[in-house]
Amino acid sequence: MPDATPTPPGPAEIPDDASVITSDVPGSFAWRVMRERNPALVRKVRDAFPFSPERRDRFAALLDQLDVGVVEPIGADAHDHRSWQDWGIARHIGTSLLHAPFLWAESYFYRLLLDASGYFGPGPWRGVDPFAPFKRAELAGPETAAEIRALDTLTGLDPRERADVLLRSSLWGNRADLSFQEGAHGVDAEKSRLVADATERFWNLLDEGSGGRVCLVADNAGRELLPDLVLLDDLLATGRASEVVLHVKPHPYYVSDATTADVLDSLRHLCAREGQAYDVGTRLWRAMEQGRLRVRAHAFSCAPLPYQEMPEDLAADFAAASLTIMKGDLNYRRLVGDRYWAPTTSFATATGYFPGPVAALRTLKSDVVTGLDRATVAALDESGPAWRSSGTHALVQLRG
Ligand SMILES: O=P(O)(O)OC[C@H]1O[C@](O)(CO)[C@@H](O)[C@@H]1O
Repeated sequence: MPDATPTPPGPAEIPDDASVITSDVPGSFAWRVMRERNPALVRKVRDAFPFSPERRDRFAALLDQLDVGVVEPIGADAHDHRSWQDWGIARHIGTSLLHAPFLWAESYFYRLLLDASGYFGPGPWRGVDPFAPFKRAELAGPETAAEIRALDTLTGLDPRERADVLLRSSLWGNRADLSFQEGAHGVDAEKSRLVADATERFWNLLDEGSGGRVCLVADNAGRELLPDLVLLDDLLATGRASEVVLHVKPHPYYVSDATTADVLDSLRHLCAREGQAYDVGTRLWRAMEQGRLRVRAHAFSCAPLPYQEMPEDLAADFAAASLTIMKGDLNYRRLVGDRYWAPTTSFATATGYFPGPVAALRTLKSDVVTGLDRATVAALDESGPAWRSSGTHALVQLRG
């Protein structure tokens, strides 16, 4: 019998011509997400609620669709029919999900999953976040509690040291297993895992442009959003920003992506604690009331497209900011384009279209990366392909 286990492509097999990533290479990262991870997620959501027999039939139908893997139209009466037309569904209908761009296919999958759960429907499940049990468990978990307590240990640090810790907490919060607890020492300890580090230029840019608007395009709720909020509070408190805009998803997405409801849960969570957490929470609550912290949930935040194709109103929002901070892996893929870039491709070139200064804070969880120097890539490749997608490495990049 031939071995049925596909071999993931090694570094030498990853094409160098910046082709768009699709999921049709057996064993590749994208293939595993579409063929293994996503069906498992459907079952996990199905089993997390006492769904009715009719709903369970919808999940079974979704599992069948994923197995066959063909893109089907989104009904003409669906609230987002028009959006998906604009986002190019016509090009993919009737073809294999695996042949569509990975970025497009994953987003389409989440849309189908939400629909199967009843999130968009007229029935009783309308608006019920199918990922809420997982998000709640994380927010109430002991690691989150420990991180929040660790905030109180930062009061003795000088302002720049504190700012660095908050930046790193927001960065590693994307991996959701390292955060404030690393304290000032952690900043040094994890330097080796940073494959690109524009921290110095990040602070210089904000110091020079003091008092402007900073946009933060959020990624995950819970243990990532909490340090994001603390960072935004610090930007406001230090005058590095006079106004901050937090972009979240208009509906649940990619399991733990933050929505407005998650922002409110996090704020309430902070306000219900003591010490620094309470101070941060109440300051941000007031900042929201005063319009110095604004939350936006633009439809394009859940679009299956790169930011290069963003609509004008969103581009205008980013253009008005002294800095836009893109959090996480998915936003990185959308920022530079979900392609097999040579890792030495310039980050500035890949983001040249972006309408203003932009920073990426991201742990590496997929095949996409730009802006690395040759020596770094050679050293990383020595260790095998896992550095690209295992979340053990991170980057801070900036195009000023
Ligand atoms: O939460 P993040 O950092 O955006 O990571 C999400 C990542 O997870 C995946 O959906 C699956 O691993 C990637 O495709 C995606 O980039």
